[in-house]
Amino acid sequence: MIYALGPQGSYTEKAARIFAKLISGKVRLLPSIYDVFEAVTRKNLGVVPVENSIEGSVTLTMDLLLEFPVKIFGEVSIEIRHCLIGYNMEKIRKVVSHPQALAQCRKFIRERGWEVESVESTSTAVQLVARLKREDVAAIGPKEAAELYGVPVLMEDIQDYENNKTRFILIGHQEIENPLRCNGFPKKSSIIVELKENKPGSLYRALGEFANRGINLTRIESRPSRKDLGLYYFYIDYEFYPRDDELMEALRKHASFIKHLGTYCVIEGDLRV
Ligand SMILES: O=C(O)C(=O)C[C@]1(C(=O)O)C=C[C@@H](O)C=C1
Repeated sequence: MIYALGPQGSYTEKAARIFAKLISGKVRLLPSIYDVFEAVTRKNLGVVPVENSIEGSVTLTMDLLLEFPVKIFGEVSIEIRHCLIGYNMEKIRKVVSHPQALAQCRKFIRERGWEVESVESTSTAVQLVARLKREDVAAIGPKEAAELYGVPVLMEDIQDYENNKTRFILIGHQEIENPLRCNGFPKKSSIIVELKENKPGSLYRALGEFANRGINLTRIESRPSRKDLGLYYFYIDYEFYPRDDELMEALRKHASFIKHLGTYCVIEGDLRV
């Protein structure tokens, strides 16, 4: 079973259906990213958003990747085209959506002086607007959700930048085998590192291990360690390197903690399902 952030009509559902097609799996939708991680610890698969091209990291996903015993099994990116979904353009006073979606339309909302309210997903927002049936409350979300819940689309493509994409990952319990075959798709790896020392050049020297081997980093992010201000976990994604064990051995000289999240394929191409 593949659990994903729902309810029906979410962008995450679209991503989950791409993975489901590749591994002949069934999709079940849950109300929050947290619920998906919990379902994955019961030896299931899950699909969650991880990064957006406008707004950056989905921080809850980043933090739960550290906390839960999970691995990344695959990745897919989807074009995000937000719609304004509601009943009356002139009467709107408040918009509801997932915080990532609200942030991706920040300028659009600000120019109109609307209030914002966060909910667990874009499709939850559309469901809420359908239930409330109030002219002063609209949702930001996918067209599919508007059609599904029978709420009119008032405007399309309202994101602040035209090119809006979100990366989603297929995750699984650490103890299960990755069901996804790469079949020519490019591969990459993800790790979380905590440095041994907080000294000039500590991060530089750790990153030197990648540079010396000619490994291309595709992303580096930091998240607070929650031990003290100024202490971080570094999340590093890099293109496939065949001698990964040797690389980890070298990194251990610089790191007090390393969590290897997996080597997995990046699904590309025609993403329609
Ligand atoms: O899947 C959804 O519909 C969500 O609400 C989540 C989410 C996200 O967290 O990034 C997914 C894609 C968009 O970037 C906006 C929101």
